[in-house]
Amino acid sequence: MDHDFLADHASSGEQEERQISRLLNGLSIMAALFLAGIGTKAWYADHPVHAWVLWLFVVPVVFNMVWYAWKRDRVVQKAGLLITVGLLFTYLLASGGEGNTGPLWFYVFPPLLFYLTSLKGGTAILLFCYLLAIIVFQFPWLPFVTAEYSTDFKIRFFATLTFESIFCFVLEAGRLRARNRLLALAKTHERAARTDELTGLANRREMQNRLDTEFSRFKRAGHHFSVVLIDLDLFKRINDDFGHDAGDLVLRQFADLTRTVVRQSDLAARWGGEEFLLLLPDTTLLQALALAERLRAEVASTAFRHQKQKLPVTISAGVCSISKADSVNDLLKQVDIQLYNAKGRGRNRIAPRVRSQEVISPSDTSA
Ligand SMILES: Nc1nc2c(ncn2[C@@H]2O[C@H](COP(=O)(O)OP(=O)(O)OP(=O)(O)O)[C@@H](O)[C@H]2O)c(=O)[nH]1
Repeated sequence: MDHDFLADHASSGEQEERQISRLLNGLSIMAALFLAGIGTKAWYADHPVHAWVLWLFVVPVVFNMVWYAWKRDRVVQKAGLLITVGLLFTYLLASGGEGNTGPLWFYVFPPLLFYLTSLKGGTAILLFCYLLAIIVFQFPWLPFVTAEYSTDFKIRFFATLTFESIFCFVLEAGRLRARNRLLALAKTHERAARTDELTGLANRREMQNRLDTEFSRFKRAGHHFSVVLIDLDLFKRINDDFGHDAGDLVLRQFADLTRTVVRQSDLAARWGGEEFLLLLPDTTLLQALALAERLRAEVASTAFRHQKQKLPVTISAGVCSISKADSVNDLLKQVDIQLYNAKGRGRNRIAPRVRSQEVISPSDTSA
């Protein structure tokens, strides 16, 4: 069951990653157009160096998009865009862009960073950017630093950027918290929808799904499977004589015992009130009969107790292999007939009857 949840979880994570990639592609196209446009404007404003630098930045942006379209590597796509944008913003900060408006582009960075990386990673990269900004502001004589900013501008730049960064951090942390809570809630609901509340085994719906899946596998690839339908004998008497709580306790204890007998790949479900169904993939009729017999013997020799009173618990079971049926419905009908036979023969037994596993007729053993 958890495997299915993990698969769903993985697929929703995959969906989110695909969405991020689409967003990055959109942003890359916008960035390339902006760079080309603003570069052209700078060219006509007689800032040829600035224009050429902006046009040059179009190259890594487009290259990153083409690389992603070819390789589909999302990590490289994210890293490529972040590095390009980081370098571009550092250049804009150092050169001042047009009319010293370059640092304004820095405000794009915090939301993008937190969205594309983790909270920790985003904070680390942001701190590094702060360091770069401080270096550019404090050491205007460094090579490539051509812009000079007033002290008022620097103070306001850092103050507003810090506010923005904190808001982005808090919003992203809230988004992640809500997302994780939603996933946990989905997990709980999913489990509840597939599980029997009293015993913790799979419920009828889950079993029906698995039966259909196994039947398709059988039709497609010839993988045989068997089922065991189990009924607790004279269960009404336990309820009547010892109370409903005692009955519930027996159902739970029987479920626990079943879990110890079946394999990981098998599925045990509560089929109805005091009826249980086992689905045994890749199991012949003979093997299924052996398992049912082992479970019957285990139940018969286990002391079921309620408030120190010993409860008389035995089971009857019918067994059937898919090789004897045309459909899931037919299989369920046949296994029900076998259970009826086991009951009819005096309970605390398995049907079809076998004297010993070796003596099963050839038709019975062909799974
Ligand atoms: N305690 C408890 N009892 C349940 C639950 N679900 C079904 N039952 C009881 O299971 C009993 C089933 O009784 P019957 O169908 O007459 O069968 P039986 O007494 O087991 O007799 P045989 O099947 O012929 O051996 C009923 O008394 C139901 O009330 C449950 O969740 N808890």
